[in-house]
Amino acid sequence: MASATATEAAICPAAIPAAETIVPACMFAPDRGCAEDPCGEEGFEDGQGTDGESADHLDLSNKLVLVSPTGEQYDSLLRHLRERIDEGCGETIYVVGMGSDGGDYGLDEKDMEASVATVRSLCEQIEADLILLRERTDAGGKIRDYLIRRRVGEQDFLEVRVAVVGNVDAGKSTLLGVLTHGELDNGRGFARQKLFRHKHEMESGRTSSVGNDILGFDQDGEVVNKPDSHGGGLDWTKICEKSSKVITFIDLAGHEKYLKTTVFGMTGHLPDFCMLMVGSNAGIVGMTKEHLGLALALNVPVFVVVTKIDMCPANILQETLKLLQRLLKSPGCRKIPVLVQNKDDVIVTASNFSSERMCPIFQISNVTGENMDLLKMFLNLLSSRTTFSNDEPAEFQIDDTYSVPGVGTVVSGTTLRGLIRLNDTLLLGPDPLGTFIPIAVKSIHRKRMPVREVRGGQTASFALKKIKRSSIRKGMVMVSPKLMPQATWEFEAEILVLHHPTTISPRYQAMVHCGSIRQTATILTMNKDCLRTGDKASVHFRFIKTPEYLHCDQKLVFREGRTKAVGTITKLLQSVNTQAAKAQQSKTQANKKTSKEGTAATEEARPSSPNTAQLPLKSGGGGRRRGGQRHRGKGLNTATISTVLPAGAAGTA
Ligand SMILES: Nc1nc2c(ncn2[C@@H]2O[C@H](COP(=O)(O)OP(=O)(O)OP(=O)(O)O)[C@@H](O)[C@H]2O)c(=O)[nH]1
Repeated sequence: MASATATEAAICPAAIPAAETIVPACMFAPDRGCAEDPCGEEGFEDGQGTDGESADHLDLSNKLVLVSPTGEQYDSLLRHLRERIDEGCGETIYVVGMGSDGGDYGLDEKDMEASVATVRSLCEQIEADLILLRERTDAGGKIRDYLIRRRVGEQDFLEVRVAVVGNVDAGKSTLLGVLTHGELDNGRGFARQKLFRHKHEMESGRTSSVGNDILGFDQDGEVVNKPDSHGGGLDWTKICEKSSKVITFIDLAGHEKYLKTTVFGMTGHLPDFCMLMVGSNAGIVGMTKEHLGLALALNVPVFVVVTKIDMCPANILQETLKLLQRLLKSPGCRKIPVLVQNKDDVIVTASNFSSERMCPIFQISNVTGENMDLLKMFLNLLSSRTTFSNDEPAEFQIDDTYSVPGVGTVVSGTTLRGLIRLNDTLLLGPDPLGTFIPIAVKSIHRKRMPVREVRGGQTASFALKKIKRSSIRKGMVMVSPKLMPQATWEFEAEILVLHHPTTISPRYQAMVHCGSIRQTATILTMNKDCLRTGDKASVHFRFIKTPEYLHCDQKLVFREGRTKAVGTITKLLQSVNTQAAKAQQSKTQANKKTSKEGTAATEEARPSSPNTAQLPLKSGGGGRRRGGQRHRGKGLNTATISTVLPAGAAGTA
């Protein structure tokens, strides 16, 4: 069945009123030409490379500038291209033949050849590949769009993480099977068989765990995945070695009962983008809105893939697209849906995706393969959203732990910033007492491939020396000692209640998801008496089990059953350092000897938390045996004395 045309889908921006005006993808096409006005105001402001020359002298806004640039123009073009590559985490889309000086677009054959030679030479300077994406003709001649991607070493590749969400049966696992194994589905679950990880998933056809699958693209933008012909498995090392870009799909469960896993996948695996899958015949049902809301709350750009267009009657497909468009444009989403129907639309949507409110919509069939090429091209053009700087101290969040025979304890997770090298010593923690211990990195794997280092934005697993798996839990971090990390029991967050059947008031407990942290927290106080669906408030939380390593401005999801709230951490109420906590513990124990009212002593030590007297005090610090002695100050822990840290002070002394 043919996909719907733009006219049928009538997709328009939220700002344009009901008249369902069509917004073609080209609305987002760059209106600036080659190198996006490479030496525009920005270029001159810093004064570099201009040597005091006037801006006119180095005007690079004409479409002919690449034909035969002067030495200075060339240097300026190079500098600007380098900046764009850095901003794009190793790649950028470059248009040749379009100026920004108001002249007509397009170059004749000779000028195009000369311009491309210049771009090729610029690429050589920065060790990047030039890949032609499309050629079109305008009044003045040809215009070409190129993908410029920095070359990476044999063991390196650009990495983009895509979370895959959508209701049960939307075709998530099937699409991943088709993309990563290169074989179409039969409509009865053939393609998804390769991805299921648990026996019960095989039997029920439902995904329950967070799964990872990879799709590699080589320098020419071709898919490199070649499933092993015997077992059907993928050789990750081979894929990574041949790829210049690897997309990691975080396949999240569609069923409501696995929502906890889905939320963990969205917060803990740091996706760059979210692929929301919708079955064209079923429409916007079940968890679709829930998953979309989650992505929006976490500020993850969303694109939609409508599946099963091979088996869906035209009127139903239209209905689904209409509802989807209405949902995306609704005040809660404020997205601009754009139907992707050809390669031009792919280039335009991919180049504007992270910065715009745009939401590309693909219509595909896993059975016939219709429009699969457009989706693959789009995936190849997506750039990571995590910029990396060598100078930042390293930070790695742990989302899983393993015990590998012959290797020992292995942790997997995402490098949030900085650079981690083999044999580096990092601080691992916090433990239940809020302490961090030095730990050496024995070996590093990226996508099952041994490497010597990992950078911000990359996922990895580390084998660790001299530590038991049981002393590491999800949500812990490994950070550079320079950060002098501190653990936090209590924090403040601005939250928005997305749904609650009645009212939320102090002492309410629910699960906080924040990065890879997943722990129950109690509301101690808030700046409103109670909260209902749709309410916003500033809320003071306290973890119930162990302190965690947090940052201000981190996004969080707060949920319990059907109750859901999202928010941002605004203030850390930092526990005092471990030494002080220990001293406080000894003092309390001494007090207890002279007073039978042990509980009074405990409450006395909690001046900053008026409501905590009624709270269960199940901290890791309390109730532990230390030095062979039963710890008598049960309930007293490192968080009992709180000091407020200003926003941004996380992780510093
Ligand atoms: N005809 C047709 N069938 C499809 C298509 N995509 C998926 N299917 C079928 O739809 C069924 C459900 O697909 P799944 O991939 O298991 O759905 P899911 O979204 O991963 O479901 P959960 O893992 O439970 O969340 C399977 O039987 C697939 O064969 C498609 O494009 N066309």
